[in-house]
Amino acid sequence: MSKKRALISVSDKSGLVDFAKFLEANNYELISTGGTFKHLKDAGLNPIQIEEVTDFPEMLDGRVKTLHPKVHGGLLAVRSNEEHMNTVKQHEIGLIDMVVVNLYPFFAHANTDISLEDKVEFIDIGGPSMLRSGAKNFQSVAVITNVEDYALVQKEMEESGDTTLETRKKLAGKVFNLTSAYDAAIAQMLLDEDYPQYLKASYQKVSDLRYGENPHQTAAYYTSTTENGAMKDFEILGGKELSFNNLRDMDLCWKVVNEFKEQMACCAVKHSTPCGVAIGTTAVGTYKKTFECDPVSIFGGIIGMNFKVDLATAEELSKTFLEIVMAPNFDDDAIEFLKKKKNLRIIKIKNPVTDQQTWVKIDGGMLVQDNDNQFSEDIKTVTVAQPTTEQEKALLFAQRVVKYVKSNAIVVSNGYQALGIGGGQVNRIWATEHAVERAKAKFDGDLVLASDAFFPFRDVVDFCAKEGIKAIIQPGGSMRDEDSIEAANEHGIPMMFTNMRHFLH
Ligand SMILES: NC(=O)c1ncn([C@@H]2O[C@H](COP(=O)(O)O)[C@@H](O)[C@H]2O)c1NC=O
Repeated sequence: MSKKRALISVSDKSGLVDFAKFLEANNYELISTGGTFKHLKDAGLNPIQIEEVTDFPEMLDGRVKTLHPKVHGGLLAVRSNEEHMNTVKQHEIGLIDMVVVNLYPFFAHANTDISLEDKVEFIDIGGPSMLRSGAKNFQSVAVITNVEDYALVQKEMEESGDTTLETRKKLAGKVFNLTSAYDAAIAQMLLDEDYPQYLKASYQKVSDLRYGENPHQTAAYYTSTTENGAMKDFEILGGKELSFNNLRDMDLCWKVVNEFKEQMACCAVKHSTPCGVAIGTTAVGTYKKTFECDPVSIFGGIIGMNFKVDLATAEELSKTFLEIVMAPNFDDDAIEFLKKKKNLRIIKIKNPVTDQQTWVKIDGGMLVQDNDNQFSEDIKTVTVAQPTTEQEKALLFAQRVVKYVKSNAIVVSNGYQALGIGGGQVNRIWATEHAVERAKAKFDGDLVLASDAFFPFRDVVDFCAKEGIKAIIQPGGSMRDEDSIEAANEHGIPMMFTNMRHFLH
């Protein structure tokens, strides 16, 4: 029986020797490139060098090793096509039945500090070319690009003597799945366009999730192959696995505290909505202020902090049932204490970066936009009454918080503590009523109010006056701005305009 041929050229050499031994024992001749050849030879195998096949040396610092008709002809020739078979015979091209290739580790180097020149050297050309040639010809060629698939192929060959067409097709699909992500990552590096002709999407699966938003929905978690980000690079210090909803809530929670980079900030999230936000001067004090906003809703929620969690804060956190506590750091005794709560996920954020874009999947399409990572620098008082310095600080805090509440969104605060958060309402007055009612239920001092978008009518201002709200901030821009300003002047309430809307849908 004439031997089959497998071309092996891998960067990640783990698990290879056993698989290569299996192939050799099963009537395969192994062809391999420089480093792979040496690796196999050292392990006692008998590969032949690629040069023997191409009759050309590996050249140009390894840029050209396998890019040769003797390789690609052997991979691409259609076995059932007489003309193809005559052609390969005429040119003394031997058929290749299997390709085992994994690529130069471009993903791992794309977002490092090395020079562009060095990154370019991690772009694999010969590997993807062989993979694509073999994959196109999956009718006859098996293409293995993932170390984890060695076992699958071996098992199938043991059971039925060869790989099945179905498996070869699946493996070919995996090739194009990989090369498209690989190329997208390269495009990310080279093409400095925010909205290029094709989306530069390169994401790798981290894990399947138990389910999606609901138990009847399937789900998986992917992270960028190249970019860093808070929701990619975190460490689970304790607790059970994360769910789809957990990850989404964590993302929002981290974005909120990251809004206040210069201060100690804490945020409580429930169902993708903040239900408490505060900035403060001590860890435990900041958490307590956050908790006070809504001690009911935070039950089973998430707490995120942009500061180190100490034991006193951990003790306070443990007084309520939480799903997740996340922070950039924890004191050792705080971790030990929190770990006593078996199911509590303790998340250490390692990379506080947030993305530059938001992608929203719609049926048959994707909407891509710049993140709402700005804050107005054009804020002015539009009423006769001027806010006090303290009121102005409170208004700006509330305005930063309201960015993260679903529209229509209203945040009522007392200084640097949100006390009433009204969001996700289909009109502004309901959001206002809700936020004011929540805040007044627990606090009878001076309150200020922020809105994510303009007031279409004067009703919000009139309501604020009735409820004793002391100052208002909103973007302005309504056709009826004058009505709201007139109302604020009538009631003597200072009102500021930011000229920047913060819808969040
Ligand atoms: N230039 C080529 O013709 C070429 N052929 C295979 N490679 C890659 O070289 C690597 C293996 O190299 P080595 O066997 O020398 O360790 C693999 O990741 C493979 O994808 C190539 N390298 C880059 O393009």
